[in-house]
Amino acid sequence: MTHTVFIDGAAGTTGLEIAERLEGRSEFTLIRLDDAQRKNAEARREALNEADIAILCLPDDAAREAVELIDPATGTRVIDASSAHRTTEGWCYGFPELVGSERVADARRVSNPGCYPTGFLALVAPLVRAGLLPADWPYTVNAVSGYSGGGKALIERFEAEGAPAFRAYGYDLAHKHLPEMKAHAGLEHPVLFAPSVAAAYRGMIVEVPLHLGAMDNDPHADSLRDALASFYETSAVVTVHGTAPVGELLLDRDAAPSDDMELFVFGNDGGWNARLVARLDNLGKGASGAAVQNLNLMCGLPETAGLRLPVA
Ligand SMILES: NC(=O)C1=CN([C@@H]2O[C@H](COP(=O)(O)OP(=O)(O)OC[C@H]3O[C@@H](n4cnc5c(N)ncnc54)[C@H](OP(=O)(O)O)[C@@H]3O)[C@@H](O)[C@H]2O)C=CC1
Ligand SMILES: CC(=O)N[C@@H](CCC(=O)OP(=O)(O)O)C(=O)O
Repeated sequence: MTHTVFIDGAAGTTGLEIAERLEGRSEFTLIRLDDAQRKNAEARREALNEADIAILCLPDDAAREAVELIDPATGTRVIDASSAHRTTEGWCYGFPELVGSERVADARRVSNPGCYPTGFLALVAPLVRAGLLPADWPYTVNAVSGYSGGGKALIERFEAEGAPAFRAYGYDLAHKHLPEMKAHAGLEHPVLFAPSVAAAYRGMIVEVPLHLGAMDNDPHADSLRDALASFYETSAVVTVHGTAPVGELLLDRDAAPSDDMELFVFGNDGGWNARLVARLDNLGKGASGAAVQNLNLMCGLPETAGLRLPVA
């Protein structure tokens, strides 16, 4: 049986990478719109309703419009890569490691997590759930992303003559990822989020610095690392690094696409200060890889089929 898939926004950064990951997969048939039709609402309506699964790789407003174009009677299921539905009731948050693969498999409406929230939630959500980190802590998130994280517009800016070497932003303290970080980590307060962009195409480092000694339960960095290692023990996508010394973490300018995510817990000698760090590809587990993982689950296929994972 083949599954008919329509990528709405297929000419964009995320859409193109999903199509690459689906190339050669005989389980899927792609509906394609030519360049003249790809923004035509009628052509999109037809494709959206013909598909078994529609993957939305669009700006938020266009993603909301796409959902409205779907006639519920056609049964088209949706994976939305935008931030339009990440905390919307009735949508499954497409982070199988956190919500459970079976929930994604059964869902009709799946919202892919944001790239920064993927790193943050992978680190913090299991620890809050386990009671090792408090839900009412004022969490800070420092992050740096490759410039493809901002789609075609930011790629053009960072590849133009006179492009910046680095960009810090989010100074309105109202980044669109705040609601999903709070909601899906089960926090009482929004996080303080400091995002930035480096002159590398892809990849990101998301860090949560923690004064563990100031927490009532005084957790030790080693116990956080152990808890994460046990939480992701069976995951083929998420790796938790051990205590081997790490002097630096790098993003390469021209890194190859990758759908895995690495987690680190660094602690000082006494273990009362920690830096929780996630390194991932914003276009991999942060977007296109996550969409393909969810697509596999929704189609009853092996979860990691077609993903770009390191050889075990
Ligand atoms: N880039 C990343 O790392 C990540 C992106 N996302 C999310 O994925 C979504 C897509 O992002 P990204 O691929 O980076 O963005 P891009 O800007 O690279 O691509 C968006 C695509 O959507 C097309 N488009 C815009 N409006 C419409 C419309 N009304 N109908 C049909 N097509 C339309 C654009 O057309 P045109 O080519 O003409 O501009 C473009 O091809 C966004 O919501 C983004 O926030 C999520 C996680 C990570
Ligand atoms: C570098 C950069 O600009 N990144 C984007 C987020 C990319 C992403 O995750 O997309 P979603 O918002 O759909 O989750 C930003 O900060 O707005």
